[in-house]
Amino acid sequence: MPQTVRVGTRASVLALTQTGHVADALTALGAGDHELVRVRTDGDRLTGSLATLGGTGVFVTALRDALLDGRCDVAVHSFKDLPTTPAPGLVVAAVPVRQDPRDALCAREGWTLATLPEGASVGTGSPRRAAQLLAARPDLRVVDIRGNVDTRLRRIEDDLDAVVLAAAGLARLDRLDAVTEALPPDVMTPAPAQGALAVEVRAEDAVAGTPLAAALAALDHRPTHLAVLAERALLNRLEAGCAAPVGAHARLGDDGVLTLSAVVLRTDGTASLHRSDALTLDGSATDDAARTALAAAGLGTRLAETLLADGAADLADLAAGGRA
Ligand SMILES: NCc1[nH]cc(CCC(=O)O)c1CC(=O)O
Repeated sequence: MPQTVRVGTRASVLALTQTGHVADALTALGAGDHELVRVRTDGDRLTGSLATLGGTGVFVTALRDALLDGRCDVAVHSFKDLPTTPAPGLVVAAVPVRQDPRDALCAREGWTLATLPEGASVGTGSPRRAAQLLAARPDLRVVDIRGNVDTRLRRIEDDLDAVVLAAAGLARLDRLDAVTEALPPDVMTPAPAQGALAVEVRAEDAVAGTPLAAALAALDHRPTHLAVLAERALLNRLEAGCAAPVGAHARLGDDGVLTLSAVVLRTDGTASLHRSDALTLDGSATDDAARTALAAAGLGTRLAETLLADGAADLADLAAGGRA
């Protein structure tokens, strides 16, 4: 009889929803029964601006501690909230299929980025989104907001003309009705790993031979995992903090070509560097998971080095927000 798998989650509706999906999938894939264990994080308790919370790890540290203490066996994170520095003793054992990595404009009156009235107010707490909004529409008034998805959407009824949120979060909360435009990645490059989940376990629990390890391996979606590895290797090589105005979007095509596009912006949107690169993952590389993963990460590292050579660090405060 396999033991009940204890799956740790933050208490927010978004976290409960996405963790519930992953837990159900693990059970369906033969991991055994599961129970959800609620873990409170500093990110849920504190209400200051994200930039003042001190590092990228606010939503993550408490869940990782619960894994390491043995209070839970599996933790589900929004991958983009995970620090690029790995936690000793833990591994990301599965990256489920990513649905939509894009950012979504949610505006009054059905407005799109092109049709928002002159000087319209748009809420976002993300310097990456703010810079790209201003690059496309310098007339907009970007307003710093935070809070959960519902709180942010309510601002459209209260005092703002629009907000920008990740489409994936809206989809998981069944709030795609609020979207007036899914922003194309070449206009609004998503955050590295946006829309993807990271399923983290203690390293020994990812080793093949148990029902949980087998279920995690089956849940892992290779094309998503490789794309996210490339996006995050770029972020890591840039030594970027959580508030750095950096976007990255990778995709593995059916032809085995992994393409990565990235942008670094001046915070006010008046200057930006767009670069992209690609890599064919074929032959021996695709047969060997570890080699393929290294190749994908290498693509991200190389593109980051191109961006740095072309002046990314002069354009943006890459360390903004701090690293965990
Ligand atoms: N920044 C917070 C955050 N972290 C993960 C998501 C949901 C989308 C995802 O999984 O990338 C969100 C909300 C948002 O950015 O709109």
